[in-house]
Amino acid sequence: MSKLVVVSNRVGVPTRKSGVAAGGLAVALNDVLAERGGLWFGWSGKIGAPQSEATLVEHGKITYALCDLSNEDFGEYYNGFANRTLWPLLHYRLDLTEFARRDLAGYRRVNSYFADLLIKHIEPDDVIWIHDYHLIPLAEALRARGVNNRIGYFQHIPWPSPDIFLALPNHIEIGHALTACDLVGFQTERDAVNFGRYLVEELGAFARKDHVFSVAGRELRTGVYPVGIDRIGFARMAKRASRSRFVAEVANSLNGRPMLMGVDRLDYSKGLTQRLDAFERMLETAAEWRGHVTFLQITPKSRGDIPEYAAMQRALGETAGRINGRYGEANWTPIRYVNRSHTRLELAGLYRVAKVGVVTPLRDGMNLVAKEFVAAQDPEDPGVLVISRFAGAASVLDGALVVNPYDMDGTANALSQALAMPLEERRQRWQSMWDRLETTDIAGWAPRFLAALERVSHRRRPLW
Ligand SMILES: O=P(O)(O)OC[C@H]1O[C@H](O[C@H]2O[C@H](CO)[C@@H](O)[C@H](O)[C@H]2O)[C@H](O)[C@@H](O)[C@@H]1O
Ligand SMILES: O=c1ccn([C@@H]2O[C@H](COP(=O)(O)OP(=O)(O)O)[C@@H](O)[C@H]2O)c(=O)[nH]1
Repeated sequence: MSKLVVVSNRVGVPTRKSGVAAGGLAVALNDVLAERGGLWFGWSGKIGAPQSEATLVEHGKITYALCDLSNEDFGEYYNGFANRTLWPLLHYRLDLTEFARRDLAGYRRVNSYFADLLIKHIEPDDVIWIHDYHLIPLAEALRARGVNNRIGYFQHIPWPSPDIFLALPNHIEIGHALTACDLVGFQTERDAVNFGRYLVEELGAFARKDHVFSVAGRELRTGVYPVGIDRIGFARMAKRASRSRFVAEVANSLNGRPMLMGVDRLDYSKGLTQRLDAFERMLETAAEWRGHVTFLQITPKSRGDIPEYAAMQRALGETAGRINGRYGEANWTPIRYVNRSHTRLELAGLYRVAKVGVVTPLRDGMNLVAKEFVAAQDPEDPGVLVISRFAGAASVLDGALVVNPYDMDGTANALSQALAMPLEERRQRWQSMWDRLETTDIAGWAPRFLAALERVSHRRRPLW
């Protein structure tokens, strides 16, 4: 019988203490695989000697197949080409994009290593679903080893316009590698259109119809599959969590002040310093909120070995300190800046206590926190979501206040408007977002992608 083989760099093996690791990809894939079962292959998260066999761990219906990375691989593949070249480039940050041939070689080496280990677990009818920018060359590496299974790839982060992508010195090598897939999925129509333009303009693909291309003698399909959450499950979790001691203590500590809340990995793509600057601007211009509002920013550390991330951590700490120093009083601190991760259960309860959810990335593939915030609200007295127009989730969450995170005054005004919004308007906006969440529920995400992959005609898939 055919099985689903999911491959991603980050694998969300649940731990007893904190559940699944912070990060939307692990959260989303765990929801998918917990339901239908299958093999989940990827990095163990550990540094160790290269393995000749993946380590297998069984958990519920999922078999995790994990492998360690050597120090060199971790440096060149994960910290290097994936997170210092592709991550900033694909998030439109040419100013932060570093390119080193050595990192590219490490990136290709790890993809070949994954292919060598993975191939031992693949049977002829299996469907292979590769996730994210760490593994762009993997389908090509599998084809080179004779794998003729259906292969899909999903890009969790944005795909920029060709103008940006062309800045990558070896863009053809990377872009072309995806043509070894049968289906390439994106979070938004904009990402899919950008990739389609690249195929046609740079790889000489022929667009046979919308989202169907002939390229390198094969058929390649693209599609839009926005990642969602289990809205009913999350809403239940939030209701339950709001009765927990932890959440009650946080709520009591607010002394009746409304809470604004942000939850983001510590990443420059999340627009965190700009967000705190906008909050400061609100305190400056809407003086009635001084002393009467609390901003909780939960920001677990992420990719801490990369210099840009360490710099970001310093900058954010300084910004929070400056604002607290400027506006804080003996009995009131404007910003509570927390640098460690929380379980999704804790977050769910906190979202429900918050009056305003603040999700203002400079660029984000989707952003599951925005969706979780909406699902966690009390329908009778819901909070307001303020979202960046540059988050994929903004295209779904139509009841949010949409801001340009580069516009400090505009964002400050939106925060103030959200805090003051009358109940009836809050209910209407929330209802509309809750309804929209259904259309992208996580339960439908994988079936939609996999059904499209299934429809790829065998006749049009010549042997690689
Ligand atoms: O694995 P890390 O380096 O610790 O980073 C965590 C994950 O960050 C990114 O998540 C993205 O996927 C989310 C779900 O589709 C999406 O909502 C979000 O906008 C993306 O940024 C990254 O894409 C993952 O590969 C990482 O595991
Ligand atoms: O301390 C934390 C912070 C975040 N998350 C989860 O990590 C995911 C973050 O996904 P998102 O798409 O918002 O951003 P990413 O980190 O993937 O870029 C969400 O499900 C959060 O609930 C978590 O479990 N604990």
